[in-house]
Amino acid sequence: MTRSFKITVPASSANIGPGYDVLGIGLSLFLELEVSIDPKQAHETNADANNCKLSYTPESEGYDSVPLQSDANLITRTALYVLRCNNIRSFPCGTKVRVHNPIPLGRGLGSSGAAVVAGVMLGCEVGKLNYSKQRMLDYCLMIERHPDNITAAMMGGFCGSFLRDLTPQEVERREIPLSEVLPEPSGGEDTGLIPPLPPTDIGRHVKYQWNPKIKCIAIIPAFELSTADSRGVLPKAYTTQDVVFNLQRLAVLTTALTMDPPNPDLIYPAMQDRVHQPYRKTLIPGLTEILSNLTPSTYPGLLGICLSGAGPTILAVATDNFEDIALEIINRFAKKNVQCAWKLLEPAYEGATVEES
Ligand SMILES: Nc1ncnc2c1ncn2[C@@H]1O[C@H](COP(=O)(O)OP(=O)(O)OP(=O)(O)O)[C@@H](O)[C@H]1O
Ligand SMILES: N[C@@H](CCO)C(=O)O
Repeated sequence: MTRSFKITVPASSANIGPGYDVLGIGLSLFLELEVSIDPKQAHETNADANNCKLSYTPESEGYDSVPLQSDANLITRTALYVLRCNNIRSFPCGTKVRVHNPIPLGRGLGSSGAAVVAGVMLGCEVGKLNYSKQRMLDYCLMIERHPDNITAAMMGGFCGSFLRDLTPQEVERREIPLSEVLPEPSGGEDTGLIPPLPPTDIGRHVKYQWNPKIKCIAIIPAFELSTADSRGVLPKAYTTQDVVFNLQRLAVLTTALTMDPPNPDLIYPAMQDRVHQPYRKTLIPGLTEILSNLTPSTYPGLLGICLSGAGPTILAVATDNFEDIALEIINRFAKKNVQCAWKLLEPAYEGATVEES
């Protein structure tokens, strides 16, 4: 049986200010996997322990750094996890995966979320599991535990999501670390373990409307900040005042971004945050002044500005003057000796897709 198909998954920006671990926007920057399965090509793929020949286009972000062993690379390791849950030990003979990744790694544009979604879809396709997107989300959330990037990448558009409370038995099933079900990349013994299927409906979401006049400007510093490190600087507890500050703005922001004409006097203050951005300023030079000094009155067209995900990328939502806004932020980072690139992006409304090729 030969088959070829293409998996496409959007980047994402999470939090959008007050929506820490809640809000995410799928963005028009796409991770692509060209997959072919041909047993006659087995001679090309059997060098890998799991029958998978993985390669990246040279222009891919991470081309020089991501591992190509199928049990080490985040995309294929995720696919193997999905297969192992269904008692399928490896990829079909002759599986080749060619990745094109334009999403910068460790910048707050959901590169890991896109990789996990792509991996789950890859496992579902090669394992012929016929899962719905909602069921695939359960597998994603076993690996990336905050739902905002994953949901926006899988479902597309502007999403709000939460994790349901799990029973103690479900928590136990969920806490099995990936390292216990897959051999360590160093070639450790295959545990032979069949991991339990994930609990169902771990994540729930809604897709909001979005005013299409609103575009997303991503200003991308030239340094990586891992999500784990960026989450590590957050406090374990918050005052009632700070929690209410975010709750109030979150409730207003999700509707304000759908209104036409967009109201900067509503969106700008509604994009402020007291849960994560104040604590992450130590990791991102210039963050505080960038978030406070660029306002709709000083930059007509600007609606709101925030840290994209765990950073360091800055997300500005605007209806006009995109380049002026981007260059001002780039200049402020340059004064801190931080070089940046920038991209003008739109919401990716469809989310992750699979197409036969
Ligand atoms: N296309 C990819 N192929 C393989 N591994 C990837 C890919 N994209 C991301 N990763 C892995 O995910 C890591 C980055 O994940 P991390 O969560 O730290 O940042 P991010 O997802 O880019 O940002 P954020 O989660 O804040 O949006 C990379 O260092 C790499 O290990
Ligand atoms: N909500 C997550 C998003 C990571 O992209 C965080 O801010 O850590």
